[in-house]
Amino acid sequence: METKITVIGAGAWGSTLAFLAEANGHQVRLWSRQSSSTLADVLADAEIVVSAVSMKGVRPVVEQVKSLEIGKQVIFVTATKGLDASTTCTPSQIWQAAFPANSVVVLAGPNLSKEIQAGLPAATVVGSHDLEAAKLVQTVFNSGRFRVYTNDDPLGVELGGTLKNVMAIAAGACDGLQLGTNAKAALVTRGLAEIIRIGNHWGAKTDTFYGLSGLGDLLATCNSPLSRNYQVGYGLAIGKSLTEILTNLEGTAEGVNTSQVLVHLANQQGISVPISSEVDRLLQGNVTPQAAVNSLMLRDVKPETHLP
Ligand SMILES: NC(=O)C1=CN([C@@H]2O[C@H](COP(=O)(O)OP(=O)(O)OC[C@H]3O[C@@H](n4cnc5c(N)ncnc54)[C@H](OP(=O)(O)O)[C@@H]3O)[C@@H](O)[C@H]2O)C=CC1
Ligand SMILES: O=C(CO)COP(=O)(O)O
Repeated sequence: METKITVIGAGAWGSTLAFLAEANGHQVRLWSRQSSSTLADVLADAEIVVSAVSMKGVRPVVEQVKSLEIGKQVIFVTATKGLDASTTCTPSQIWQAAFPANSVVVLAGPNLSKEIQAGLPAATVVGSHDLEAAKLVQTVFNSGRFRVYTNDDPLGVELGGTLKNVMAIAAGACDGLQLGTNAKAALVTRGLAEIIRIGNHWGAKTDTFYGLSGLGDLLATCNSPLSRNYQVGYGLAIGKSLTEILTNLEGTAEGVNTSQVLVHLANQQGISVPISSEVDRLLQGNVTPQAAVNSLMLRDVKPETHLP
């Protein structure tokens, strides 16, 4: 059955999601600030609204959509991986607060858009408290090249995709410093423990972080030079300045903002986030990449658990 879908955000990810839905025979309208059509025009009759704007665009877009007539049956799908700098809310929390009567579905997974655009197979997760809505979104995007799973822990799905960006910066730095495979494996494994610790504290399920949107996306972005977050860490480790890296970066590296918001919140709430803290210090220019490694290696010894 053909579904009417509007994708907001025509960057790398929004264009890819629009392409996937269109390839499945759906009627897709793609909108960005540069579009000649108005948001009101492209949202008229939409059954599913996909938001794939970067984090800084979420609030402005939500405010714009809120000013329009949107029926309660419309399903919102959010594909943004970030935390709001002013409120620390996740994108789905912002959408749900603005549209309390609508179903909100989170889409996240190991989905480097360039690989998907090149026709390579990938899998993702759609998480929602409304499983019927998640199943509809699953059928809209699922295909022989893009396998879609449902999940009933949207917060876990969203936090997996968001927090791994911080770890991808650390992994890029690890490779830029040529620290080797053992160091990278230790970083990714303890990075996952840190993500689970934060996620549990904020109400997400442990299991979700072992799935595609957690471990899956962590593996993809910590190992791929296609990841913009990885590129940030790599660039810093080889001596480039953050300004220089971001100026030349293709698209958005959400981990830069996420690190700051996350560390601020974790400190307030007493959650131990050693890797994220070093990433944040590195991004602020308060530590060198090598000193950050030393500081992680020289912490007090402890049992192996994701608990503090
Ligand atoms: N690329 C990828 O592989 C993947 C990305 N993601 C996530 O998707 C999100 C978008 O990433 P990506 O597409 O790569 O990023 P891009 O930088 O390519 O695109 C960002 C998009 O956000 C829009 N935007 C930014 N600010 C505003 C604003 N104030 N109002 C309206 N629109 C705005 C931009 O609009 P405009 O064009 O008008 O500037 C653009 O369409 C990120 O959160 C990212 O983490 C998730 C999975 C995969
Ligand atoms: O989230 C992504 C892949 O799943 C994209 O990662 P980057 O934003 O680091 O490029």
